Parts: sequence; C-alpha cells; structure tokens
Amino acid sequence: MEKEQLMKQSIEARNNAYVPYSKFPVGAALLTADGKVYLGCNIENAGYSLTNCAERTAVFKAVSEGDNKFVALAVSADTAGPVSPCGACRQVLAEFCPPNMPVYLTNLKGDVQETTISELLPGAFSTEDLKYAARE
Ligand SMILES: O=c1ccn([C@H]2C[C@H](O)[C@@H](CO)O2)c(=O)[nH]1
Repeated sequence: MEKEQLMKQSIEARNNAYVPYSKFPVGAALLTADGKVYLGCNIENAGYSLTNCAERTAVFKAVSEGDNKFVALAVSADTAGPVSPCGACRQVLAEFCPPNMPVYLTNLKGDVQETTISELLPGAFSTEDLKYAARE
C-alpha cells in the first residue's frame, strides 16, 4: 500500500541524516504524480540556523530535478507521537503541494497521524496574497 511503503521509505531516509548537533534524524518521502519518490533527511550545520529539515530537503530535491507535482508525503522521526513538521517546512509544503494532499506523520513505534497540507498550515501565506498587492 502506498501509505505503508512511503512511511517505510521515510524511515530509511533517516539513515542519511547529518545530525551531529541534535542527534535527531528525520526522514521524508515525497511521492510525485508519476510515481517517483524523493527522499529527504535533515542536514545540520555548525551555524545551527542553516539546518535544512528532511521535508524541505525532499521538496527541494524534487523541484530542482524538475518534478513539482506531488501526491503524498511521509515524515518519520523517533518521537513519542507522530512527528510534527516545523513551521518553515509547513510553509514550503504549502507552496508546492495541493491543500488536500495526504501527509503521513509517523514515528518508530508505528504511531501514524494522517493529515493534509491545509490542516498543517491553515491560512497559509500564498501567491494569492502577492497578487493582491500587485493589482493596478
Ligand atoms: O519535522 C521536522 C522537525 C525537525 N527536523 C530537524 C531539524 C533539526 O535537524 C532537528 C532538530 O530540530 O530535526 C526536521 O528535519 N523535520
């Protein structure tokens, strides 16, 4: 099943996480409309604020390869409950993913929260807001 497979891939994506500071590997698996899966992990930096989260790594990999039609996302970490994407990732996901796109948040115990992009960031700032400012 797509959901189970994607969650499994997001757990495997944690293996490449570069997390010398937090020691908190996160994995993401982003499914495209034509069936390709982009994996992402978090990549930290000695300048802590330069850290890139797993979710944004997956999105940026896909977009930079010319893929920007997404249909599902799974995110995994070793958390008490299903992992919660940070605010920056929610905003980036809202830019590229359909509002009703399923997002599977999970952890290593197998807890799953099935949500959507718009549930993760209701009222996201978007390209529509920019269009209003540019009106003549
Ligand atoms: O959804 C999340 C939450 C956190 N992190 C990363 C950022 C940092 O490397 C570490 C601790 O915040 O986890 C992610 O990659 N995704």
